[in-house]
Amino acid sequence: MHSHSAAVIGASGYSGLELTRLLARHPHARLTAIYSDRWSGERAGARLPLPGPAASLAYLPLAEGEAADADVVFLATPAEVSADLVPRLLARGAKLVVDLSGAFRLTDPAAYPAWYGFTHPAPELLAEARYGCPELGREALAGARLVTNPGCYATTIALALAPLVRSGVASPDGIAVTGLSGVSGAGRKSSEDYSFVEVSDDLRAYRLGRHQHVPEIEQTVARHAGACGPISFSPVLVPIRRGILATAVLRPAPGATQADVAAALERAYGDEPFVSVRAPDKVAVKDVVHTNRCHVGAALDARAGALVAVSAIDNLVKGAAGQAVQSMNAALGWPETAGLDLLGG
Ligand SMILES: NC(=O)C1=CN([C@@H]2O[C@H](COP(=O)(O)OP(=O)(O)OC[C@H]3O[C@@H](n4cnc5c(N)ncnc54)[C@H](OP(=O)(O)O)[C@@H]3O)[C@@H](O)[C@H]2O)C=CC1
Ligand SMILES: CC(=O)N[C@@H](CCC(=O)OP(=O)(O)O)C(=O)O
Repeated sequence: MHSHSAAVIGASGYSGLELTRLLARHPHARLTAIYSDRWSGERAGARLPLPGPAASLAYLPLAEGEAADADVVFLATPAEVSADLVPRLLARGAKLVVDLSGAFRLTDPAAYPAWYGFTHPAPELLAEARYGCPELGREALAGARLVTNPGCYATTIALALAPLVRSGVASPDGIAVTGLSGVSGAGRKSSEDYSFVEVSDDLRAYRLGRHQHVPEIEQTVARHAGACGPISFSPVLVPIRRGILATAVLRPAPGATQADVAAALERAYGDEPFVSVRAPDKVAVKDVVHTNRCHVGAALDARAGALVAVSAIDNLVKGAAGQAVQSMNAALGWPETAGLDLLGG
């Protein structure tokens, strides 16, 4: 297993910081370049506690070379920026590009104006991009040149829904989901709406029915389970720093039992290093935060004729940087846990 050089673009963002932390300690990847305009010239060690060689790396302005000579390039940048950079990095011969934004997640280019607000500049790459959720399709990742890392809500929700629909214990139609997210999910936004005074001691729903992860969740569940009807999704901002907890309400199949539900989840995740099945009232953000883990559980509510699934992740680890490293490992043939097993959980 020889070592590959790795670069992070968008290294000053919340996901970029997590990537820097993880790659600096990765056993097979060597972090060789970190890009940030706002921290240009500063040493990484002055921002983060890092081991020797990574601590002395200086942040580079994005204009300087765009990580052209790194084997693996991670993009933790806004979607429009990634959509523009990815084709250039691939054309320059990067061995693997892992994009953490939504720029390459949807296979249909026509969906971009409606859900992301821009016309896709590289629609030909959407078919090539491999969706980086190993638990829902690691085969597709081996040898990938472009990995599109899933959204944080999409990871949390698709990991709960996919095995329940695929096994037939729940219908692919009539699914409704509420997702509660910590504020780091919004990135380093300077907008007043995310200031301490605005978010603390408050709970608020946003982008009801028009969140950009809706088509991604539908596409992922349909790809894995064979079908998925329109999902109603209600995101809610909660005043914690990191973590997502989602509750999904599904229609159970006639005659489905709690044992069938438990068996569907166990079959899907019994051998997974990062996904664990729990009783739904034992799924909690505090057990997954700062880890690459997802905890998932589901219970039949026979009185209401509903199947309720609960799942939780850390939005910056399994929802972003950790999953990106896991997918790099899968793409390059390294053990999926490499560089992630130092995290607790
Ligand atoms: N936060 C989360 O929980 C998750 C985020 N994502 C996605 O990952 C990507 C990074 O997210 P996050 O870490 O939250 O982002 P942040 O807002 O915290 O940081 C954005 C980063 O992108 C860089 N950047 C480069 N070009 C631009 C530009 N034109 N405008 C703004 N920033 C630019 C910034 O660097 P600098 O200004 O220093 O050059 C900064 O490092 C996004 O696409 C996001 O949607 C995905 C899953 C979860
Ligand atoms: C709390 C909060 O604002 N969360 C973000 C999380 C999604 C995200 O990071 O967006 P991408 O699809 O670009 O990855 C949001 O709802 O947009």
